Amino acid sequence: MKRLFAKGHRVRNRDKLIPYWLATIVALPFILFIGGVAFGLYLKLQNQWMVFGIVVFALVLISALIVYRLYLLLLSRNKFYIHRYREYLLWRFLFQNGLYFTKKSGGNATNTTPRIKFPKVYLKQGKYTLSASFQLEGIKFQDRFLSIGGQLETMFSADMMGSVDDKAFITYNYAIDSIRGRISAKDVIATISEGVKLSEGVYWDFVHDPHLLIAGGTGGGKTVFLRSLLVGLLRLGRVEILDPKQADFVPLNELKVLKGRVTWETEEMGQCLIDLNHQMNERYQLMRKCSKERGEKELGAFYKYDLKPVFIMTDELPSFISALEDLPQGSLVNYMEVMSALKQLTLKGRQAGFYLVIATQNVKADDLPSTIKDNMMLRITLGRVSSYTYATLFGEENKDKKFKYVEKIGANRIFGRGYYGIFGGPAKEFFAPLLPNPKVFDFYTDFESLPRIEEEKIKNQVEEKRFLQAEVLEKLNITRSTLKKIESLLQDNQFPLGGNGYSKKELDLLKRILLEREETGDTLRDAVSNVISTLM
Ligand SMILES: Nc1ncnc2c1ncn2[C@@H]1O[C@H](COP(=O)(O)OP(=O)(O)OP(=O)(O)O)[C@@H](O)[C@H]1O
Repeated sequence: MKRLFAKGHRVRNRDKLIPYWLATIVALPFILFIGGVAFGLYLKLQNQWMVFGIVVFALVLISALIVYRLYLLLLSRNKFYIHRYREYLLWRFLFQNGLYFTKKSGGNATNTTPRIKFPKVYLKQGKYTLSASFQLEGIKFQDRFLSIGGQLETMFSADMMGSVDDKAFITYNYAIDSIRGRISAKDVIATISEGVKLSEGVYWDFVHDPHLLIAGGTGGGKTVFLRSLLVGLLRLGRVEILDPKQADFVPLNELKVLKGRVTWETEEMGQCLIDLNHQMNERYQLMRKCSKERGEKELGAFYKYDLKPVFIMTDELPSFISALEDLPQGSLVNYMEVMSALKQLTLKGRQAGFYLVIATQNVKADDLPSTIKDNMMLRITLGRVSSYTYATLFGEENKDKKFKYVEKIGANRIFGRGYYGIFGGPAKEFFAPLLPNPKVFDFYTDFESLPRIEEEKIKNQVEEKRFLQAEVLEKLNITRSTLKKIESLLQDNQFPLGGNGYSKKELDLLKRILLEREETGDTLRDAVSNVISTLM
């Protein structure tokens, strides 16, 4: 039985009657009521036709108004009515576009009206999805059916998710009623296995689709969305926030869970990215070491090693990048090294569990380097954005899609509406988690109670690389006897080197001593004591 209806409702010519019988269902109780009242009045008001007529007319008028309002309400709210009305829409679409066959009625010579017969077209409707299947098999409408998907998308106000061509039929799949799947910001949860829940059935599966790019016009709801993400992210991993606007996120630095993890000065933000890149590389070292110890061939992802994900959230990234370009010479960080760290995090972050969440206003041509843009797998727009932004975020795949800005639904202003799509996939309508009533929930209070997720102490766990003596001699371009002399001078100054090779720190110390000697022209002994004195 299930197989029989696998494709859903078949469109037939009798579907033209759907609006009539839907309206009749609504009107029926009123018709019966008016009939009953009229009959009662008729018995009571014998021969007073005038009064009888006025009362019945008034009743009919009021009932008609109620029926009409009720009918519209059911069409927008009731599942049965909505589904049947869509079936009618599909019938009307096929009919008005001449996508049907006509057959002469046989027998009666006086009846010349041709009979209408529709090709095999089916409509299947689920809670959040809808699919329409069209017969191909060489029928005369085949070519039109192969390109009908976009028109149906507009007709159903749905988002096309793709089509399946199984030779006999082409089936277009759509996402519908995304607003019904909207969740409250307080219900945003994040897990490694599913990702961050953004709406019913919509997840940011960061392990498989790393990095999130959000674009939104002013007042589009970016800040509210970023804070909603924090509800889930702060419970799952470590979050670092860069706030170049120095506005919405700065106060969060006071919270235990984010203390020292919110930066807003350009140099600090740059240093934060450089440090994070460093931490990511250290994490890779740790993972490699553990994997080797376990005798595994595949490195696998961070969660195999009980490591927590790290989310790097940046509001208004382009404004941070342009501030970096303007940094004066001699600043703590420079543009090149910060951008290189950012690119590394984007390219290598997935496996180590470092994920970027980048928010920006409209995307402009040279706003974001393409290495970064092309590796942000989930893209979301919120509110009103330019057509260039849609094209950049959702690409060729969605070039025929009619993106629209919706300001109101009914009488209600809509906030946080936009589109989401995995890079290279179809874009779908999206409703960001709804801001809860501040009397019931506020972000700051929620975050206040959260425990802090500490950085793993990688430094102690990873075996530090040690350089062999030959490597040191080559790197510093000195003789063995000079090296021995420096070592013994260091020993005299209570600064013995570790033995068993040389650490990176020790190598740097040796470099500084040689540099000091070169710059001051002092003896090696003086150079050693000068450098040591700066370390005390
Ligand atoms: N998801 C939402 N649910 C309910 N209201 C929202 C939502 N998103 C935004 N709003 C409303 O819209 C207002 C503006 O949102 P928000 O501050 O997030 O915009 P924005 O994109 O960050 O703007 P800007 O770029 O100018 O800072 C909020 O104060 C809130 O009233």
